Amino acid sequence: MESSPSSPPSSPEILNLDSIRALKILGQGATGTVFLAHDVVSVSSSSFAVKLVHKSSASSLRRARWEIEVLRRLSVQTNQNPFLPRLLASFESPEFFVWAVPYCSGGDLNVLLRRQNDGVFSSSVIRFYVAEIVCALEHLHSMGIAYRDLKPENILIQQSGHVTLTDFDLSRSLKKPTRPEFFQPDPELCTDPKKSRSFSRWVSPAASESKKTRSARVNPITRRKTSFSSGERSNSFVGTDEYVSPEVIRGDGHDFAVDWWALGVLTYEMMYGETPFKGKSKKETFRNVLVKEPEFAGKPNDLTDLIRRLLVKDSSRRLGSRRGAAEIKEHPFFAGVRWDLLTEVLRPPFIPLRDDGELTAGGFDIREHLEKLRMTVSSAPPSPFQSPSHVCRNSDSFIDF
Ligand SMILES: Nc1ncnc2c1ncn2[C@@H]1O[C@H](COP(=O)(O)OP(=O)(O)OP(=O)(O)O)[C@@H](O)[C@H]1O
Repeated sequence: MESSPSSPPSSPEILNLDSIRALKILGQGATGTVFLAHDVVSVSSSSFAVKLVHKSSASSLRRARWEIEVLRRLSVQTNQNPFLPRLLASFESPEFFVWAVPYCSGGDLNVLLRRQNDGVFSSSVIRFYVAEIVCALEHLHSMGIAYRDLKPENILIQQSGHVTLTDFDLSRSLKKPTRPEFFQPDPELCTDPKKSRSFSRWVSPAASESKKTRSARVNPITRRKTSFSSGERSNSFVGTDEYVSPEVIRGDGHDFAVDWWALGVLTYEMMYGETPFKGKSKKETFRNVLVKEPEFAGKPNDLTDLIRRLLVKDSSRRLGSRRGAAEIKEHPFFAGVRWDLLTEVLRPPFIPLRDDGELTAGGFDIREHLEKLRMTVSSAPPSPFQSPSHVCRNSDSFIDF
């Protein structure tokens, strides 16, 4: 079930827990546990990843439902993308959401980065990964979804060496960009002075008004704020401290440009091995995000220029804020990249050595694991989030998340 551009499309099925055995735990996030699993009935099937989320709180219920919904949309044959996962199957019990996605045997980009000698990637490796991530974000944005949790831990490496974004529970549906300037060439990257002059006409003052989001490096946090009138900007506060954008911290609303900010932080981290605004405390990190300019060691070059343009604090002036991914693709750092042939032409810099997906012997019963979890939860003191009425209220407001 390895995700690859050539994988045959399949519509999501009901996950049959009776025929599944979990081989190991792949990861544990704030809301769920991810297992490597295989189907013991289907001899032809290889391994896949199964995510299990307990419906212990209204927020985990809402987020799991939304993640499954995003995966479902990404599974529609005409909507599949080589750098985004698809839903293989799902199952819902009164206590759990369980769903299966293709297994990525190469681990995540954070682990890969830390494994490098200097903890950094070369420019060509950065170009490879950033190009694929830009395509994934472009696809999500074209579906009207802001990802809002870009960080190395959420970028998985497929067996083929290509990337897959994971973890969509903090993503949000926003209105698709409709501003005319989204379809114009970027005058700042253009040498024609006439075109550069005409640029000022396209920047609407309204575009500089922001609203907001955030997260913690390992445990993303969400804080729902007051309502927002249109889907074009979101007021929720989600993300990861070091990756959170200034407009999210300010709480004055955010749009798709939060993902381009996070791309700037990610690219910086791949280049220098650390994020640009990290402080000794959350408060200091946020202050740095708001006021500090990123520091670039060494001579300026196309890569530092790309990062600098992505890390513009005013979201309306940030690269990608006017014409989306097209602006980023046109940057000189990507000169010569064949965007339409990424999976065919560019050779991945790292190919996972061994495909754990081939290991299909043994394993443990996922139902037994669920039962153990259920017992643990039911023996725990009652949670204030577990009342049915609370769950109901929050599911009603799910669309507003
Ligand atoms: N398809 C997959 N293939 C391999 N490993 C995976 C896959 N999906 C998730 N993982 C592993 O499980 C970890 C947790 O997954 P995920 O981020 O989806 O869970 P989460 O509970 O939503 O996490 P978070 O706290 O970041 O929201 C990932 O960091 C990764 O290591």
